[in-house]
Amino acid sequence: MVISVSNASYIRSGLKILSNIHWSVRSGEHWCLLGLNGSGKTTLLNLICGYLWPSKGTISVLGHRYGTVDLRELRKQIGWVSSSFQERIPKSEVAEKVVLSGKFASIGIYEPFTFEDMEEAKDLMSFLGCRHLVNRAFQTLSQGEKQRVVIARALMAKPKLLILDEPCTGLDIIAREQVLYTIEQIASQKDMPTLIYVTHHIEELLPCFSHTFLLKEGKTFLQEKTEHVMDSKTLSAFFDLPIEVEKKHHRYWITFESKILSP
Ligand SMILES: Nc1ncnc2c1ncn2[C@@H]1O[C@H](COP(=O)(O)OP(=O)(O)OP(=O)(O)O)[C@@H](O)[C@H]1O
Repeated sequence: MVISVSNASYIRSGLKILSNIHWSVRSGEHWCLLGLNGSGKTTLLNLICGYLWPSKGTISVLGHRYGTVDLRELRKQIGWVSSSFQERIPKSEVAEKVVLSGKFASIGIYEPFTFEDMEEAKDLMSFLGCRHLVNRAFQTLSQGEKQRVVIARALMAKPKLLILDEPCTGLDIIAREQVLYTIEQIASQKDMPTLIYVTHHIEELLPCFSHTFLLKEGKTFLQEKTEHVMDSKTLSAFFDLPIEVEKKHHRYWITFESKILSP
């Protein structure tokens, strides 16, 4: 079992941010975690990575139950790609070093590295379509280029679980499709990590996401195989909107009348 969340709740300031969450992610599955703003996605990820402790319930990741394991060691096997991480990368750090630093789970490189490590970083950059950026200062890259570099960085650590936290935020449609293509490529390779992809956007659900977790107001709305989640009735109930879902080019697209949302 990659993730096992059992009856987990998280309460702060008297507010139940997560309520009685059960979630099992098995090896070979890739999940999309979908929820509106404030539904509790980040809180759940923080519980899974051991940065927050549940008020109730238990969490096991990669077969280790939290409370009985050295979290710093376990976290080396979990990659978490998020926009807040990007902001911590020093302005002048070149892209290749950003990727290489993933091996040491550090920001900057303070340990000796080998020629093979550098070759591995470059190979990962080729795989993610960003090899041409090796010598560019990270802060001069476009948002789409940055995303591909930080995903390469996460893979450098050879994680068993990779969390992609809204990786397409702020990307134009072309950059978004390039990042999504990259993610589909990762999922199709052998020996790649289990993916948890977090988003607000249905159209980002790639064919590789075998399962979808709909989180609504801190509660499980539905956890199912993606093909069983993506229908008009289910998503209309989830978003509280009359939504139509259409499958095109192996992806799901939603439409609704915008006047329904007029204030
Ligand atoms: N420490 C805290 N104290 C009080 N409320 C909190 C705390 N942490 C989170 N919340 C609240 O819990 C709810 C869920 O927050 P969370 O950031 O997990 O949602 P999210 O689904 O990740 O949202 P978004 O998509 O906007 O990033 C929000 O209403 C937030 O204000």
